[in-house]
This record gives sequence, C-alpha cells and structure tokens, in this order.
Amino acid sequence: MIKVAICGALGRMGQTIGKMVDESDDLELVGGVDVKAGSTFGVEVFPSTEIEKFLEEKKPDVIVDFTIASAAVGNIRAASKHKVALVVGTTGFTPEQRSEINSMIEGNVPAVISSNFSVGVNIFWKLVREAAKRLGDYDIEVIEAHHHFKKDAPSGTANTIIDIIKQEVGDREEMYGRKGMVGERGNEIGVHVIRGGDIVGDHSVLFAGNNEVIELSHRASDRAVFAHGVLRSIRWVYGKSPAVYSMNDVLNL
Ligand SMILES: NC(=O)C1=CN([C@@H]2O[C@H](COP(=O)(O)OP(=O)(O)OC[C@H]3O[C@@H](n4cnc5c(N)ncnc54)[C@H](OP(=O)(O)O)[C@@H]3O)[C@@H](O)[C@H]2O)C=CC1
Ligand SMILES: O=C(O)C1=N[C@H](C(=O)O)C[C@H](O)C1
Repeated sequence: MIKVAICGALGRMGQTIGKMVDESDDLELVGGVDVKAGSTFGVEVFPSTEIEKFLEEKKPDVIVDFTIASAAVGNIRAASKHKVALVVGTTGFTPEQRSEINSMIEGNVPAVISSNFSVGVNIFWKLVREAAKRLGDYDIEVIEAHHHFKKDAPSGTANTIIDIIKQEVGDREEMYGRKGMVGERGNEIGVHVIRGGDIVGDHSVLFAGNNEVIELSHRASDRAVFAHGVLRSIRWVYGKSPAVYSMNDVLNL
C-alpha cells in the first residue's frame, strides 16, 4: 500500500482525490493538511501550521498538493525536507516560485508537477503544439473558462498552452483582452479569461487565417478527470529517482 496525504484536503480537488484514494485497493489515505483542522474520509486533517508534526506522525509515502501557490511552496519545502515524493497540481506560481520549487526538489525527492492532470488535456497540448508548428503565421487566440471560485488567472493550463505556442512560433506579446481603439492586430497571442458558475475547466485555441479558422478545444465536465491523472501519478512517482517530472513521463507521451 502506498500511503497518501493531501495538502488542501478539504478543497474541491482535495475532496475529489481523497474519495478516489479512499476507494482504491492499493492506496491508503493517511490524512491531510488544510487551513483549518478537520477530518475527511475518516482520517485526520491537520492545520497547515502543523505540517511538520503531520509528516512526522503520519509518515506518508506521497504528498499531493492542490492548494494555492503561496501555500504550495511551503508544503513542497516540508515534503522535500522529509524526503516524501510529491504530486503537485496547484497553479498560479510565479517564475521565481517555480525555480525555488525546482531547486527544493532536484536531488531530494521525485515530484510530478502539472498544470493539468487530465489525460485529454495532455493530448490536447500535443495537438496545440502540432498546429502551432504549422500555423505560426495565423492569428492565435487562447480562451479559458472556469468556475467563479477560481483564484488564479489565466489558468495554469492556459499558461502551459501559451508556453507551447511560443516554443513553436517564437516569442510573442500576450494581449489580455482588448478594449477601445486597439489598432491593427500585432504579432501577439490574445488571451481571454472567463469566470462563471460551476464551469469545471474549458480551454480553446483559435488559429485564424484568411477565410478559415481552426479551433482546438478541451472541456472537462467533472473533476474526476484530473483526479484519475493524479492517482496514476501517485502510483508512478513512488520509488522514482529524485527529479521534477511531468505528465509526459507518467503517460509515456
Ligand atoms: N493540475 C490540475 O489538474 C488541476 C489543478 N487545480 C489547481 O489546484 C488548486 C486548488 O484548486 P481547488 O481544489 O479548486 O481549490 P479549493 O480552494 O477548493 O481548495 C484549496 C484548498 O487548499 C486550502 N489551503 C489554502 N492554503 C493552504 C495551506 N497553507 N495548506 C493547506 N491547505 C491550504 C484551502 O483552504 P481555504 O479554502 O480555507 O483557503 C482549500 O481548502 C488551484 O491552484 C487550481 O488551479 C485544480 C484542478 C485541476
Ligand atoms: O482551478 C481549477 O478548477 C482548475 N485549474 C487548473 C488550471 O488552472 O489550469 C486545471 C483545470 O483547468 C481546473
């Protein structure tokens, strides 16, 4: 049995992952950490101020983090110190936070970090790369939509899309929405963020040329798609050599 702990255990993703871990035969949910203490699926949730005590008492094999960027940095530091493998889905990191995370992990613990654990999105990213490779002279716009509770914008997945496009077409300015006399469209990637209701997670990329538009889209209708990828990652990462891994490694893409 792989002993699993969840940071952000009482949140939307924490609950979805906790349920799936609890129902699986080869994984054992040993507890969680959240802002406030509590319980989930019959195990104790410690307050985030007591993460060190939690790790010493519960000794998880893998820690899953779905919190917020500022909190995740501290949780990753604690996991690295205690040599616990990581699966990190939290988004909204600054470049500085990402490099701090990488240096905490490298040579210390194995960690899968992804802005989107859905298998479909990981294939979608491949399709976006392929299109960008061939349609670099088309106008490119990225659109994402999420529920009204989401704190970071644009989504981590949209940021990954923008990175992929730039890797293929070269650096471009990101244009976040447009208003007023915007003038002729420049060598930019338009980025549009929608927040509303209970939208789980929609991402589209438009490649617009003369007399034609190619639109690639992915729509998640249940958080279970992310949680399935998280469970695959937990099973994959346990026992691996210390390094930062992506879902490409987990899915062998
Ligand atoms: N990679 C992927 O596939 C996916 C990534 N995400 C990302 O996961 C993150 C969480 O999303 P979601 O579950 O919807 O958000 P929620 O707000 O529902 O859950 C986050 C939880 O973390 C808690 N939290 C805040 N600070 C700490 C801390 N220091 N230690 C422990 N827990 C803490 C929050 O408490 P409180 O509410 O009291 O602040 C909350 O319970 C986001 O960054 C989101 O973008 C989401 C879905 C898929
Ligand atoms: O906050 C969410 O809900 C989601 N966050 C991730 C992101 O920021 O890309 C993944 C997914 O779209 C859901």
